[in-house]
Amino acid sequence: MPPSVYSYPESSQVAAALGKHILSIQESSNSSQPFRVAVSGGSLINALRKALVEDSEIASQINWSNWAIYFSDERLVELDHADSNYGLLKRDLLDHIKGTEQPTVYTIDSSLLDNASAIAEKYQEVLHKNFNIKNDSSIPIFDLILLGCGPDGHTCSLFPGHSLLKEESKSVAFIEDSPKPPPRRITLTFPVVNNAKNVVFVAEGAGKAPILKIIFEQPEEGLPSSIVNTKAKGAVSWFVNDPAVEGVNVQKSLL
Ligand SMILES: O=C(O)[C@H](O)[C@@H](O)[C@H](O)[C@H](O)COP(=O)(O)O
Repeated sequence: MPPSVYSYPESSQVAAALGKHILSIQESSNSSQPFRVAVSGGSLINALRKALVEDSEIASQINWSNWAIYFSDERLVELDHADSNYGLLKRDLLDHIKGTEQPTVYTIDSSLLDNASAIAEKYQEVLHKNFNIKNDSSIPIFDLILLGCGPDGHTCSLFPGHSLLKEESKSVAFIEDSPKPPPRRITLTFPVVNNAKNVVFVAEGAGKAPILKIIFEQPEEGLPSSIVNTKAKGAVSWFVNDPAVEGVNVQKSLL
């Protein structure tokens, strides 16, 4: 299935559509088990706050206590460090949720910060336990993976040309030479991202247009975001503002 692209003039409209889309995925998921979501860092978190917390109609229908939130990628720093994706999620989203309901959030084990490999292994262990995966050849199936897209076409901490793009067996991998600082991170791998029921990208601003042009028009370049567009088994949707797809040959969908 080709990706759906939802594009709007204003950022507020992007957030409104994003909220509706996420709500419909929550509603159609099996409510007898946790709603399993992975989030990235970057501007995505602000968009999520606007979509899921500040929009009161959507906010009243988000069943936070059933949400299990994992990280699509996380930087190997203390959880209260300015670079932590968990820290960003907490400051810019979790702390704004009204009422007492909170999601369960699975952070990295920061007692292992010196050992990137051990952190990734531990995160994978938690993931596999929670997804009831008994043998390591099975791959977790997220209900929803929420992603950003970097100016080089990276997504998660899967960077163009990096050997991690070829990872086929692990669900979680570590990287110590990320071209985007900080260099030490963990990331979900393509087998997991491409196995999700739904993948949603959020990309806004004219600065994204040149890379979105390559992602959508030259998938043969093999940029990480193109790999998701072409290989994901589930539904892939992009929520963008018009400047981000200015001059990009994409079929726009309406929501
Ligand atoms: O840990 C990270 O560095 C982020 O998760 C990163 O992968 C981000 O999602 C993209 O760089 C897009 O970021 P923007 O949406 O802020 O451009």
